[in-house]
Amino acid sequence: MVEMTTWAHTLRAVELVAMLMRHPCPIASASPKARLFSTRSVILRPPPVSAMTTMMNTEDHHSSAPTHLDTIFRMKRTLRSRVKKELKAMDPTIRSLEDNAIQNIVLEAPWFKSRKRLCAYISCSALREVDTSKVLSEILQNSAKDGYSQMGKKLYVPRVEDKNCHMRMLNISSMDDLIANSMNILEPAPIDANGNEREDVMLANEPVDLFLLPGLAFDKCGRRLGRGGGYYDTFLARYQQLAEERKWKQPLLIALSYSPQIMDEGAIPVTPTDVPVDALVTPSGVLPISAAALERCC
Ligand SMILES: Nc1nc2c(c(=O)[nH]1)N(C=O)[C@@H](CNc1ccc(C(=O)N[C@@H](CCC(=O)O)C(=O)O)cc1)CN2
Ligand SMILES: Nc1ncnc2c1ncn2[C@@H]1O[C@H](COP(=O)(O)OP(=O)(O)OP(=O)(O)O)[C@@H](O)[C@H]1O
Repeated sequence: MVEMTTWAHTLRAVELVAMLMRHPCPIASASPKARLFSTRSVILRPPPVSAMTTMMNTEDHHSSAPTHLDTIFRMKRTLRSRVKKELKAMDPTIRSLEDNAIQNIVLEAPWFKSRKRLCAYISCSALREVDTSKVLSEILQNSAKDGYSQMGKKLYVPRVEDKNCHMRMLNISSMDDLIANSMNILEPAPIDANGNEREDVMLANEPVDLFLLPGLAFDKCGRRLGRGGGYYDTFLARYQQLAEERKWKQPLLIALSYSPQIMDEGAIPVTPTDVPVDALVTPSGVLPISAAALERCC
């Protein structure tokens, strides 16, 4: 209800949404450095979530924001079903070639080899996600081989806690640590085999350097379309805030994408809470997008 928010919030959010609608990809024609700047400044400074929620539900006739947001969510749903159909129709041989190409690119990349603390998703083939099994086993071998987790890599993977966009990233040391959840995605139990609480990345004393992200579609200016749960956007916003508070370097956000998932610049509709990615790994190579990626991925 509109009384619950202030006009300042409402106006700021309306302006943001209107700007996003007027300039579907504000960073499309800018230089790479300017691109990051505009992506971050437009997308990463959302109005308070309470204001956004209020706007989405409001019946206020003076504000056109709900219509805009509804339009964006409808556009997202349409794009999700289109991409899901394309992924289902993908030739399994090509998919498998792309899985290998993408994972080999990751495994050979200096930005992957040098990273010690990573968050990655456990791919689900039924959801037609880019396979991460080779990358994960490399990370886990690397951490086990050294005997000391401080010297090898450390891996955190998602665990959905509730349907309210709440996901944690918990440390695992073996694929045996995983069990299928109600969505049939493998995830860690909160307690390990020795009865100890798994380390939650939000409570760890050291920063994560790299996130390998899933998604349904990505565009060439770093916009990411997820499955609509808001889990990753919520988690990434919280993690970026934590990194800022602790004066840690922000982690690189890298999404893995099959060819049909790559869209032209500006093709993905976004709301102010969508967190852009720094780079894409595609079957034909890495596409660095942000200034951080251009610095660290090339
Ligand atoms: N491998 C993997 N793990 C992940 C995610 C992910 O996208 N991939 N998540 C990222 O958030 C979280 C789980 N969120 C999920 C959200 C939706 C669906 C899902 O199956 N969606 C169906 C549609 C369901 C519906 O519309 O009712 C689908 O996409 O077909 C799965 C996981 C955490 N773990
Ligand atoms: N930082 C956030 N805080 C609170 N709610 C959020 C945040 N980010 C996204 N949401 C909410 O989550 C819901 C789904 O958002 P959206 O459609 O952008 O998800 P998605 O990007 O497809 O999913 P995901 O982030 O899990 O990959 C929306 O209602 C959105 O407002």
